[in-house]
Amino acid sequence: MISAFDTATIRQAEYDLVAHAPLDHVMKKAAGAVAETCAQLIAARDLARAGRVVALVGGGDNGGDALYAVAMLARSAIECDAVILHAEPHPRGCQAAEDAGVHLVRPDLSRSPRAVAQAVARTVIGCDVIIDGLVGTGGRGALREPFATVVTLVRAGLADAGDRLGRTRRQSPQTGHRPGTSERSRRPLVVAVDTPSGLGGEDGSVAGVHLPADVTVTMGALKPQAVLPPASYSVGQVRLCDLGVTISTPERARSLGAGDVGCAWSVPGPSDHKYTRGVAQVVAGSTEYPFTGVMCVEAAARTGAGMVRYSGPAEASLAVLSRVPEAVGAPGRFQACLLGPGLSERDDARIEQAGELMRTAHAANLPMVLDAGALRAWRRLVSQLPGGEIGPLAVLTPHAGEAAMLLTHLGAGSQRGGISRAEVEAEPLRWATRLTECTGAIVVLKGAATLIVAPGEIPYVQHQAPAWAGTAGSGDVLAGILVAVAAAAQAQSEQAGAELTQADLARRIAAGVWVHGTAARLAAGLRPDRPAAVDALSVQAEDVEPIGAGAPIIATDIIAAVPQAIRHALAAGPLRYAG
Ligand SMILES: NC(=O)C1=CN([C@@H]2O[C@H](COP(=O)(O)OP(=O)(O)OC[C@H]3O[C@@H](n4cnc5c(N)ncnc54)[C@H](O)[C@@H]3O)[C@@H](O)[C@H]2O)[C@@H](O)CC1
Ligand SMILES: Nc1ncnc2c1ncn2[C@@H]1O[C@H](COP(=O)(O)OP(=O)(O)O)[C@@H](O)[C@H]1O
Ligand SMILES: [K+]
Repeated sequence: MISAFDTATIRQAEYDLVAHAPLDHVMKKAAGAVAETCAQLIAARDLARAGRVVALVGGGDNGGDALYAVAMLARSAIECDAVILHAEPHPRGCQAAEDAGVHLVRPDLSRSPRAVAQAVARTVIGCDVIIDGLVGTGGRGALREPFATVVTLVRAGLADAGDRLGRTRRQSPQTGHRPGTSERSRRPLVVAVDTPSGLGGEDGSVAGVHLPADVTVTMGALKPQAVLPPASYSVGQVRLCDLGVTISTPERARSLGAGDVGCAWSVPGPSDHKYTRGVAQVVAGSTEYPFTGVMCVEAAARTGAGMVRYSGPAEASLAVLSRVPEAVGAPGRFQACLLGPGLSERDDARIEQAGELMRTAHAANLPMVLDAGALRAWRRLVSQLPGGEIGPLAVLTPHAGEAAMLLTHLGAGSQRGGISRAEVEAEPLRWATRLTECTGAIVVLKGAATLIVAPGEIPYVQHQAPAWAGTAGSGDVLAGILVAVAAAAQAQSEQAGAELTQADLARRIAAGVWVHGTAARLAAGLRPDRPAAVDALSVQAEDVEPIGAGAPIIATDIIAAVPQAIRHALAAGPLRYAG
């Protein structure tokens, strides 16, 4: 499990640590992790020269970390510049850098932000690594000048460098020259100290310009922006420098890893059979989208449901049964249901069928997954339930657009009207939490990073899926996986004679989201693990996954890889005991 904590909590813990340590001892440890990362990244470039690093230095301890880091790198014969962008940089860090032979660049800070930024841009040209030590956990609000302009110009330069390299490669196929690793990575890499400068929102929101990193070396513990979207989309690979701080307050967010999923997963034993493993009932497809059910049913079956029952349009039943002959068309007992994929509001017969199953599930307190069409038909479906309450074992799986629609419908926005998709994308945790509060349900807000939020629980955030997973039908596959997970959870509770709790269901749903993302990784040709954070001192440069790694996939590829993803989780999980 990876945990992220509020910045203020981490700062307090670090403060206590620093107060009992020799002067700058903790800072040097942090700087050591930054320097180690830079040295690794340069070594991986396979250069004929020693490599060059430029540190962007602000006025606080974040800049101090960067200065000590370049001092260490310069002592190992790497060429280093430090651009001092504050009138009062960390004095001992500056001295250490100067003593080690770092070239200190001091732009005239009384000049315009653009002039300062151009001085920075000139220094950065041709370097291998940029260390971002402008602002860390002491940052407040959006970046001020000249940092904002510096960051804007550096970003533009990095994007241009990437483009130029791409053009060079495209224009010279006749030479037969294949670019090696060093040429591919000619763009300078950005290593953020503690956090990319400009990212500081405790809920993952982003205010203003910031400098996205290839690697973030974070100190003590993960800050919210390391895991919460959209900020987490700019941190690159997160390396944690363990300073030895202990934090006892609850986390701001959690991410399950393979081992946690292995623990949460229901595995059949000798006394199990199809009914004790969980029967999933799927209502999917309509006259408009007849074949959606195929993907949901197959995904549920491959996830390990003991049985999958299917109801949908007559023309789809044949398609479902020819793809998954194991599916059962007859109605009967079930432990969890999935309502909504491919469901059209115009298909009254199907909505009626979904409503009936919803009432059955609700009366028996069974989990139900509501996706797509069931979210659009919220009013019609939920108004039929006693008290108009969906219940704690409901799992809503909207993408940002559907979440916006539902929030608007529930009147959760401000007085000026509805919520837009863009607003949800800008503050996904805020709006997923709001949706959970309005409905009492578990909300799975889908995106590159998917949030799993239940009322009063610490949110889960799972960011396994590569962007290739954003393909038509991928959400149907997820819905199928989740109904199988929910059915297994319910079946297991029934066996134990206990009630399935919302917290337990939320954790298992997060495990299902992990499986979906990991299956997408495997389908795209990536290795299964994309850990939310790694140990700064034990990871290798090759472990940095470049943006765009992998290959296109279709939703059915994800289904095919589900068993392999589960196998990976179980192998990382506990050795189970038969007693
Ligand atoms: N406090 C500690 O015990 C430790 C701190 N460490 C490092 O120190 C950092 C925190 O240091 P500080 O508390 O000095 O804070 P920072 O260095 O993060 O930020 C403070 C500086 O940034 C400026 N600033 C704040 N908001 C700004 C904005 N929006 N635009 C432009 N400038 C802005 C301030 O005027 C000040 O100069 C951590 O992120 C980490 O890198 C590490 O060395 C580990 C130990
Ligand atoms: N950029 C992305 N990176 C990773 N996963 C993504 C990305 N975009 C979408 N996804 C995932 O793909 C799935 C898409 O679901 P959805 O939008 O319901 O699509 P559909 O209705 O076509 O099935 C979700 O699980 C979502 O988390
Ligand atoms: K920084």
